[in-house]
Amino acid sequence: MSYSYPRIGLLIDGEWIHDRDACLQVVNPSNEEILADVPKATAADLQRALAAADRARRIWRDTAPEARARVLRQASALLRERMDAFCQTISLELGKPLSDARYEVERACAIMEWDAGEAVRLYGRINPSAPGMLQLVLRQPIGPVAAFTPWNAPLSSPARKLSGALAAGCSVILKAAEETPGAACLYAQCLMDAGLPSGVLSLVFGDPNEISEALITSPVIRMVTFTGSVNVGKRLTQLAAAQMKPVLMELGGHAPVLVAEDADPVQVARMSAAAKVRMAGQICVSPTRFIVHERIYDAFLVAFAKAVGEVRVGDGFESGVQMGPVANPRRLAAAQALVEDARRRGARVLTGGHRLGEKGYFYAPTVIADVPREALVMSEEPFCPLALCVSVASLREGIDLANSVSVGLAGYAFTNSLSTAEQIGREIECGILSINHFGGPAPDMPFGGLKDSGFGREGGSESLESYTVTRMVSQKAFIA
Ligand SMILES: NC(=O)C1=CN([C@@H]2O[C@H](COP(=O)(O)OP(=O)(O)OC[C@H]3O[C@@H](n4cnc5c(N)ncnc54)[C@H](O)[C@@H]3O)[C@@H](O)[C@H]2O)C=CC1
Ligand SMILES: O=Cc1ccc(S(=O)(=O)O)cc1
Repeated sequence: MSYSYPRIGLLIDGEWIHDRDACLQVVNPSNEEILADVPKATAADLQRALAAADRARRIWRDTAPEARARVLRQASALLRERMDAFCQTISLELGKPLSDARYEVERACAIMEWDAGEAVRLYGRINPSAPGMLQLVLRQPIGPVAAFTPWNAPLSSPARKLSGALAAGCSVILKAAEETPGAACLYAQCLMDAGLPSGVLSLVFGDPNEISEALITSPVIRMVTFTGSVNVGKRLTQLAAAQMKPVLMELGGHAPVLVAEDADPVQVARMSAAAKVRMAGQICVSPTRFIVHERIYDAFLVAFAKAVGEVRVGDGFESGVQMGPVANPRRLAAAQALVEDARRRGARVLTGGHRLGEKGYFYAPTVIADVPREALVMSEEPFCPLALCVSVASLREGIDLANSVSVGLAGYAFTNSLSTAEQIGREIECGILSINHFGGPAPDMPFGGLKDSGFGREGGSESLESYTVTRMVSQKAFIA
């Protein structure tokens, strides 16, 4: 069966542009077939996108919040109507199993519907004052936003950033990932079809460094939002700081999974296998360091290696496939190098540890036991299906190990003890902690990290905060 992949274009001021040199070819990671050329925005294209965002800024700011919410709800309805096209596009460009792609589309819809609700709840306040004086605190759109999204969430990450910014009343220029541009193009079209005025949204692709430099240094842009690696996040933050512009940074993680001595090792191992192979480990909240109490460590390892070894890997379009390929040859090479380094330092590879097949970027889901603290993979985000297991003699040792990395995004813990759960909740340094499950934050909960994982939150009642400024207006009833 053949699936269609959308034509990739730049959307600037309401017009799709295709006739540009290619900056990249999109490759299907399951079979290495070329799907499309990605047009490269020129410097003039970026200036047009900036001019459009500047002009549309006032139009969208002055659109009633309920009307903005209607556009987001209508776009969400269109996503559901076009579900098959989205799922096929995401599976083609990223290799995700179709069921996971469907989950991503539903998540994007839920995020937009949540933000639509938040648009009409952007409350300010009236401060108490003497008669004849009105003191208002207003929350207003910050202005045009430059948004940068990664390849591992081709739809939900653009949806996250666009719906937050648009709900708050900001115009946006989105640079989505060149590696997975199809879902972003389909999504932009849904927003246009839902009635978003021309110029409020532009979508560009090209050289990431050139685009970020041009957008962030332009006086038109008032705020920068990025999801991606810590290194790039730090570079963009420095660029924005030099222009005195605020940023929202959702960066990498290295999530610990604390398994306390009172937890059932077999049950936790089975849940861990399913969570580890989600998106082939290429997600910032992926569970990575399994820190297990020594009394149940061996039982955990046996059950974990068995469950991970049984995972069905393959093309996301095949039924029953639980894990697709990694996204590109860089991730394959990174997986191999991290496994070799851990092996050299004395770790034991219990299952996986090698590439699968020669066509497509498939890597076997891998469990590594007794990983020394100094192995590279204990501090570098693997972003591939590697699970690292370590035994600890006490909860204290486990918490200290969990907190020993420079990032703090997601964390997980399993225990039947209330006091252990309470201590972990208080002491683990991460923005997102799930106890006795592997679920992440739904749209009504704040998503974001501590330390090098960035700052700012997406979702929850915090969702529109980054995209607004707080202003005060005091107004006397008469001229004194
Ligand atoms: N937190 C997350 O969601 C993501 C984290 N990563 C982390 O980054 C590591 C390396 O990933 P790679 O794709 O090899 O490298 P990378 O860091 O070069 O690229 C990651 C993403 O950032 C974008 N990017 C790169 N330079 C940029 C710039 N100057 N301005 C704006 N966007 C820019 C790219 O287009 C790409 O989509 C991964 O191992 C993982 O640890 C990567 C993608 C997503
Ligand atoms: O990998 C990090 C990541 C992926 C997706 C999202 S969301 O869908 O925008 O919530 C956030 C972070």
